Amino acid sequence: MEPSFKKIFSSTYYICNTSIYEIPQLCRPSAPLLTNRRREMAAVSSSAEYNRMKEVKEFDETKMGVKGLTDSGITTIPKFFVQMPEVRSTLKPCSEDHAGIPLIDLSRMNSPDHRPRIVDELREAAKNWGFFQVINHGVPVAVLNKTIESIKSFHEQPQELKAKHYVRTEQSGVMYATNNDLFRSKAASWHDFVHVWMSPEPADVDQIPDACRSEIVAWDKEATMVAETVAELLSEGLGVAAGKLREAGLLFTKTIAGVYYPFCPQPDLTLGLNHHTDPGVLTIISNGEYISVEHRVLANSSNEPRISIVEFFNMDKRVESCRYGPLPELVTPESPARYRNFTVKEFHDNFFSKGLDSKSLVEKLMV
Ligand SMILES: O=C(O)CCC(=O)C(=O)O
Ligand SMILES: [Fe+2]
Repeated sequence: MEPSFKKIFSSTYYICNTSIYEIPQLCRPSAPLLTNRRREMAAVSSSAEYNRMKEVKEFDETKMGVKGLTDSGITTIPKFFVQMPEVRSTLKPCSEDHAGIPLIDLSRMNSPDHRPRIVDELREAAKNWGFFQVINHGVPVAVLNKTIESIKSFHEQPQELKAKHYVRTEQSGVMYATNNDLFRSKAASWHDFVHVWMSPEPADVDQIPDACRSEIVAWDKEATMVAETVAELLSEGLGVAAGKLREAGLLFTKTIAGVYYPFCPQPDLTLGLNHHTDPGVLTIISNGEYISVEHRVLANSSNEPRISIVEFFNMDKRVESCRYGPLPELVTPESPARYRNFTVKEFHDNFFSKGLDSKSLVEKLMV
């Protein structure tokens, strides 16, 4: 099976195993997800919240990640993983048709006869889905397989070796933990992760865990090349110069996430990853032309762990006063700015207060 990339709007590239058959685990929601209003209405009472937080804190993720829970042989999941019924999914990992996700074949992108069609397909996918899968991207299968294996090895080593990388607040270096939003979400989801920051201040090579060091470095090189290609095609799709989105800083910050979804004994009660839209500025920079898909991962019902390697490409988040907004080329009297300019600080404050949901953030920035 051909290795595959998926892309979610904000120049975020995903690799889910080497098989496209795994991709449907990350499905378009069939039922409407919670709106903010409904979320507020469904907010748990403060005493229930207190009990939940107590339970979360008692779960010492340095001693035992979600994988440790699975390994302990539990047959019922701790309460703080149980999602509200509206959030749970009735979807099952689906079959080969991978839910009709647009497939973009890059093999002939350097041919002047084919490039315009590829640009059109990409634009339509980014416009209508905010999500697509890229094939024939040129990343060697061996690099893909080795990276996946190395992330698996990282998560499958003794807990004390992983715990050396445990942090909760880090925005650089390496971070191993269970659920990025563990203390913010209404319910936890069934995964552990390791993050490695690659740019602008890359983690010291020695800081990267032994189990995946050389693979992460090789992976970053390959994924960056694909990201640059896709950013060029997306720029062309907007009718601006090929280098425009890159110049606008879209690929500036790079973080690799190696996510581990162990078997979950009650997959219908929780999720592998809570629903969210990825943080990025492509929707705003494209003046609303490219959208962001809301997505979530089903809890893994198979005995085989699911490994997912994600590389996030984002704007420069260090300079809090730095301003972003629609590309000036796209703003005309006929097509006025749909979003106002905003600072990185504003982006962060809102993104995190919205529970990792860039969709409501983007709505907030509308003119
Ligand atoms: O594991 C996956 O396939 C998706 C992960 C994801 O959506 C994320 O890390 O933002
Ligand atoms: Fe995501």
